[in-house]
Amino acid sequence: MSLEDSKGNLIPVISPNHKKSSFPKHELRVTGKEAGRGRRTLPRRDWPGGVAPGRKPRKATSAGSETVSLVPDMDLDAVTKYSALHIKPSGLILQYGTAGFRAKAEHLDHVMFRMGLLAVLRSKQTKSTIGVMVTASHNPEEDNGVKLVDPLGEMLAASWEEHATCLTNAEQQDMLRVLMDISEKEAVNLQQDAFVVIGRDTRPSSEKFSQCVIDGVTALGGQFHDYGLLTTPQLHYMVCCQNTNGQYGKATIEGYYQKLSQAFMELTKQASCSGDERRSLQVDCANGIGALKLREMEHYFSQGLSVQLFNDGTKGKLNLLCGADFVKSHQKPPQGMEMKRNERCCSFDGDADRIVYYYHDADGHFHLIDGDKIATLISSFLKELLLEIGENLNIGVIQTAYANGSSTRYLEEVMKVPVYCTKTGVKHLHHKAQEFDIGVYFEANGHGTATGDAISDMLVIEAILALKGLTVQQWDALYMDLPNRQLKVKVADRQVISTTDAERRAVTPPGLQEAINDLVKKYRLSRAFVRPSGTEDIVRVYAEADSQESADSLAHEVSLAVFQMAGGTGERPHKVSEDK
Ligand SMILES: CC(=O)N[C@H]1[C@@H](OP(=O)(O)O)O[C@H](CO)[C@@H](O)[C@@H]1O
Ligand SMILES: [Mg+2]
Repeated sequence: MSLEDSKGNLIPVISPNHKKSSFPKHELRVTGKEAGRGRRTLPRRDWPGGVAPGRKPRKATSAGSETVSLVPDMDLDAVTKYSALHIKPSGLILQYGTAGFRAKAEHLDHVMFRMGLLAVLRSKQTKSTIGVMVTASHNPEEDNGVKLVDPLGEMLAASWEEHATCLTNAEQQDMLRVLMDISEKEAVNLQQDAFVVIGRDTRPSSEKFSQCVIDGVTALGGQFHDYGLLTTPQLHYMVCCQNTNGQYGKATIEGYYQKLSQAFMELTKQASCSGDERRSLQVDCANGIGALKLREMEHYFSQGLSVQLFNDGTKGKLNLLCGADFVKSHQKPPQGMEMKRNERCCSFDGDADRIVYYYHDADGHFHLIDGDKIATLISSFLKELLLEIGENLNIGVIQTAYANGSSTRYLEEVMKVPVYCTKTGVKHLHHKAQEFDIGVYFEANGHGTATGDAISDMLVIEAILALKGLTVQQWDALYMDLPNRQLKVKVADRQVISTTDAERRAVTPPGLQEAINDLVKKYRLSRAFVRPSGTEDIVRVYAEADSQESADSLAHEVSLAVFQMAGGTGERPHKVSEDK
């Protein structure tokens, strides 16, 4: 369905009760096969009481009872009717965590619907466009998830994360009450228009789930635009563009490609003056959305960079034995990629908001260049630029506890850049980064920069390497990573572990931190910490030390301590084996 009028002007989708819009004129150009549906409603005969969803119940004109909703301008009948199509399995409890909701797809129908409802309330409250992204990032294909995007393309505000959790967990009969409570608590003006933009990844369940979100938006009378298939950062981009009257860029996929490619071409033009050849890069797309989008985009920047795509979704399964998460956690190349020695390669994750680089050296050894080294490359480059132009802006690098100790030392001691540590999760890094004139933030696993966009990160890295004339080996040689190991431990209730000091020390259960301290003392250059995952039902263990063997055995010993002291379930943690 095209959303262009006959003159090629773009028109926002309007729900049946649309009167006047207080939104800026949106630049919605939907082209190509991927353009999503404009809007979907129940067939007219199914509308509650014959009233279009979102329309206020009419007062009866002749004899008969009046239909009056309990909350002015909230059409409870429509919400009830729609929610009956998206029943919550009783007793199911989910939490809006670091990455929104994530679970097996079969549990998520009602969650998607309710996030559509919540997005409308948030949109009314902020008088802005709100985004809803259907994705479970690097999780297995059978999972799915959803997250809301706030007006400037940022993660949802913390107080609304709580609302999301309450609304999702409300039993079917309580859902309306919880919805009204949120609306009252947040002083939402229900007469305000609402506009929601929706994107989804390539999972088999994602298309159906976008429909559930649309049902939620429609039930509360919101307007929406479904962008169809998008990377997560692209949806963040669209939201930001929509709310800044196009100042940030055009809220179209074309606008996104142009904005990023033009900046890249501009930068690399200067590099080619110094005689560099056209650069090339092998990209593992995790069999996900990144492949579709990079393929569409490559001709925009192909004069400066040629990309060869692997794991493009034509054969393999999403995130299976490939993608940024696999490469980072297994510290080995993805399957399905033909790596030539000394050639730059990178991997995206399933929704393309994460990137890691790597290469095989002349001896065939695998070298991983993770988010820490990406942050180092970008921040050193920016620092040099500032020196060159004599600008005195303050620059800071934000990391999490997972940052390799060598990277922190290098940044602080060699680059003299201040480094800060926050809790895991991009939103925490992002907030801290906002305290600086220039904040560079990356998680070790490759989430980072301003939007956490694998494509824009890839282009900025390629531009810097070209401008500085650096090979991947020279970049890698900035510092040597300390050997490290990450493990997972299953426990009955992971919340028995609480932490402090940006998750670097365990507060509960009692005695656990002391046990970790004793284990750490046995190794050189060592560090270890544990924390409950925000996205999986496990406890994560991290250890680093002067050799891989030491890091492995420290991680194993800490896992055993967690298992014993924090209620481990199933098998006791095994020693780390070669191919872990
Ligand atoms: C150690 C690790 O990689 N943790 C990941 C993971 O969070 P956990 O709370 O650790 O499950 O998923 C988050 C969302 O994608 C990401 O931001 C974070 O870096
Ligand atoms: Mg991701």
